[in-house]
Amino acid sequence: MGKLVDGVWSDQWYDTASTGGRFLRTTTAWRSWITPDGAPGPAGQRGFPAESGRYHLYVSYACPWAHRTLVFRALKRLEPHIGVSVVHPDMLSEGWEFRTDFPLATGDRLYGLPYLRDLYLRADPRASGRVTVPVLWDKQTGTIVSNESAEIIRMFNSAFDGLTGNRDDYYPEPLRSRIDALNDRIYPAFNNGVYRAGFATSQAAYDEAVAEVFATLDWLEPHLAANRYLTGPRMTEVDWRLFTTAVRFDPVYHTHFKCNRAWIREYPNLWGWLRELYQWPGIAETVKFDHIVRHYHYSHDTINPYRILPINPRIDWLAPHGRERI
Ligand SMILES: N[C@@H](CCC(=O)N[C@@H](CS)C(=O)NCC(=O)O)C(=O)O
Repeated sequence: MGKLVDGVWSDQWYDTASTGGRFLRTTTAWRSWITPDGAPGPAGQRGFPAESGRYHLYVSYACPWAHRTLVFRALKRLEPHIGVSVVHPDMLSEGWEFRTDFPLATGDRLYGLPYLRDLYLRADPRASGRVTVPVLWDKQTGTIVSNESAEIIRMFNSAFDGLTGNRDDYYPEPLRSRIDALNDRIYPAFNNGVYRAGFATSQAAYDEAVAEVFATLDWLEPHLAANRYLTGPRMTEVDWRLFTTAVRFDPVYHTHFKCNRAWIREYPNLWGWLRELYQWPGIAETVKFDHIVRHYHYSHDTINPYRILPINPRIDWLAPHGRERI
């Protein structure tokens, strides 16, 4: 794994030495927006118009952030309008690669490039920073619209409604402040918390992160006993943002990232909520456990240097969830 420095690839792992063993996620560089008519984004960002067939999504099936964008592409029926390329699950010294020697790894469907970094360099030959998925690409101007999943799902939620006729709203006006508050709580402690636990290189950093992971689950369990979804009776964006981390928890984070005080399956309400989302129409097709298990165990030399894939628990994702009773 590495990053670009002024257009040149440099193979380096995350620096935790300067932060007492703590993993700090860097902020995302490409932040334009797709809007119905190309008007600027909500904070004045450069706007791109919603058009069928113009944009392409680069994802890894392993990555929880990229997974959010696949979920919203499915929920909002954007499949006929936005194509997808899937990287190989192994992220090694060259970063994400477009190798196709793994089931459902598609290669770069647009340009046949070997590495994801080459796409970043196509957008900016002097690009600097981490080369991450997801990437939302504009074929017309040959550039990256956004590589920030939290913002890509907001665009998908509404920008293409005029084209698809799908007006389902996962960020409805009356619930926005509640959704924002839940995201602000769940993202650092849980979505990023599992990474902070897994990538910690000091006991103190790990202890701090893993405590926040389980404090979040301990708070969510009674909350989901009283509420079918996180904000109440209506499923919203915050459910889906929690989902992509929760679905990886028992198969990977529990063991590989040492988040092993409990399994999600030991929390009856959370586990029922998770199965309901997994069973939601179109969603199971976005979850590829072979990519997930392979990526984490192959790509993190510092955690699993021999690249041994564990046997993994048997999980019945299709068991009835029983959430209708709430
Ligand atoms: N802020 C980004 C984070 C994306 C991200 O960190 N993706 C990981 C994969 S799970 C990645 O590509 N990492 C490569 C790297 O850090 O070099 C988002 O949510 O879209």
